[in-house]
Amino acid sequence: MTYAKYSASGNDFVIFHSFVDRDFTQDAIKLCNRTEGIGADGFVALLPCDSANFRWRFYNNDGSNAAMCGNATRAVAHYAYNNNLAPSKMKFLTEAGVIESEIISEDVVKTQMTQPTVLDEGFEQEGFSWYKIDTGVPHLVTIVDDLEKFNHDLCAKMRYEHNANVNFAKIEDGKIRVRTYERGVEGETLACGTGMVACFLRANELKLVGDKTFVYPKSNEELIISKVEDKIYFQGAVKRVFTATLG
Ligand SMILES: N[C@H](CCC[C@H](N)C(=O)O)C(=O)O
Repeated sequence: MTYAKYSASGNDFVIFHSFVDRDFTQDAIKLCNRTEGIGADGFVALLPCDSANFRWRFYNNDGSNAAMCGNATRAVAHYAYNNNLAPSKMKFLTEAGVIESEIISEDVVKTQMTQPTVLDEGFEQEGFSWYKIDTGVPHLVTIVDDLEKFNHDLCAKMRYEHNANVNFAKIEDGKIRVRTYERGVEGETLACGTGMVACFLRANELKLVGDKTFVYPKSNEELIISKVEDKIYFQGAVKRVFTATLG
């Protein structure tokens, strides 16, 4: 079987396509393992679909399932286009609904994200003010003046107590810097797309950023998030790092 290793702003994935649908949990755990596998934050299987260009099964590094993954939508779109599985403007089915992605240039992909749902307008805990929103998967957001306040153990506690990814955001000159602790990776990732969108929506609601701005995750790669009427777009570069054919 041939697998592609992708990096989407540092959030990395093992991607392949199959005509046979099945449970890929064990494949995900084995291939995402960073010492004995290819190593990645997530695993995506592309499968045939009658109502869209394809559908996907997404798994976190630990084999857990997630409805959506913003960075994986960009990597998967690049994979599908370059493997002649979809045109440059494509639609694919995820557990969070139909996702539309577009190849903007050779390595830049733009995704229309799902409609968000605010889950909690605000609460105080552990000395921080939190906002909870579903941007395809659930996220906690706190806006801070220093990203060094991001703490693994605090994030783990909040992750398990609220069953959500945990984001610390700092606003600098109308741009956003984000650090994210991800469910299913159980640690900080170099980027989290739905997390960056969650932070953008909170900052935009508080009028700390405009309707279009640059967002920088832990990897410091530059992404663009914009809101046009009620649609939210997430744009940035992806890289196919290598392909591996495993027996
Ligand atoms: N770990 C997340 C799913 C992947 C989200 C992230 N990698 C993104 O780019 O949106 C969860 O289980 O809720």
